[in-house]
Amino acid sequence: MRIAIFGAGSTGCYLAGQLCLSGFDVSLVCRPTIKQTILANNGITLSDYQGFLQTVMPNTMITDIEQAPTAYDAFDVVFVTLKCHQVSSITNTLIAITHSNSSIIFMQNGLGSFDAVRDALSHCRLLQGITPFNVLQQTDGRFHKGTEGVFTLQKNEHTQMIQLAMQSQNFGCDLYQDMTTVIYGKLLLNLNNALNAITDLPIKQQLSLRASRRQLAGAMSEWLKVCKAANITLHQYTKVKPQWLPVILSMPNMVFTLLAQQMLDIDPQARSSMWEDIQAKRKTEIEYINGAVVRLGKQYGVKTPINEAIVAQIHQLEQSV
Ligand SMILES: NC(=O)C1=CN([C@@H]2O[C@H](COP(=O)(O)OP(=O)(O)OC[C@H]3O[C@@H](n4cnc5c(N)ncnc54)[C@H](OP(=O)(O)O)[C@@H]3O)[C@@H](O)[C@H]2O)C=CC1
Ligand SMILES: CC(C)(CO)C(=O)C(=O)O
Repeated sequence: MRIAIFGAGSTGCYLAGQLCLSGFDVSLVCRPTIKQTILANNGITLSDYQGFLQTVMPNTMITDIEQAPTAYDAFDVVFVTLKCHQVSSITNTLIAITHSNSSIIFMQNGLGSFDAVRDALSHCRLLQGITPFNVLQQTDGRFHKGTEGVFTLQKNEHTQMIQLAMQSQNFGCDLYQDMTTVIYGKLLLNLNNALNAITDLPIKQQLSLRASRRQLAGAMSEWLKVCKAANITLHQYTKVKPQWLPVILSMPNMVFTLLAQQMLDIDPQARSSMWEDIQAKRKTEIEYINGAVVRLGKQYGVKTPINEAIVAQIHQLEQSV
């Protein structure tokens, strides 16, 4: 099974590392800077908050696929690990590098990027996936997993093979037939991405501030109301049910700290991917995350003033940095 990781950055390199260590033939489609970093460090180094540390070299690193996509043999599985707003620009290349039995697996947070390309790619099998944990790219070619969780993929024959191989290396991999609850449930957690970028603090430190937690609780309550109106159940990622998160986040610091320790294991350095985007002066995914809450709120008649304000604040930050 030939696998490509299209847009290998933070999550893509982490996924590539786990797939290589699980015995797959993996090609990275990446920027020249990522290729140079990996070569200079003799491979992709994976590390995590529990002390895992391993280095592996991918089979191939491709930096020119969009210039001559047909020069490459078709891939059986392509994981797309680009940011949401980058996905639609690669549809023609995806058609050129896949066959009718290929699976293309879209790993984006938020809502909207998959819907934008699904009709154009009906020649093969389209799946969705989620990275439930945080990955930060370090300067030494290391990709650090800062929170708990395992790659979560839509189920078909390809992902079943991937799950078996990943489990044999103790990486874990969850499969679901229907990804709606998984993706909508992840969006609830991603409502913190923007607030984390705004406060400019590690997630753990940010969540120790009650004012920031209250904002997050407000943003989450709006999404929970929208999902209730849309009749969508949310996947549970933490030890408590999604409906309880705003209540727990609103509690005084001492109570919250006690509960949080039992809810989610998190590295003191972990930051959101939107914080990384703002720091790197890149466009953010705000329109696909808090912006999606606002859009669906309008559709279902639910007011979303807190998410609207967060969207505006991030757009301001995007312009000012
Ligand atoms: N980082 C994290 O911790 C998590 C991220 N996610 C989600 O996963 C998705 C991917 O995020 P993340 O891994 O952080 O993204 P990154 O920006 O780290 O990775 C994407 C990479 O693809 C490159 N790229 C863009 N366009 C092309 C192209 N046409 N050809 C080749 N390479 C290209 C980007 O380069 P350039 O920078 O030049 O654009 C970048 O290096 C997002 O939806 C994100 O929200 C989910 C959970 C955790
Ligand atoms: C894992 C999590 C929620 C961490 O912030 C994330 O998805 C991101 O950073 O994009």
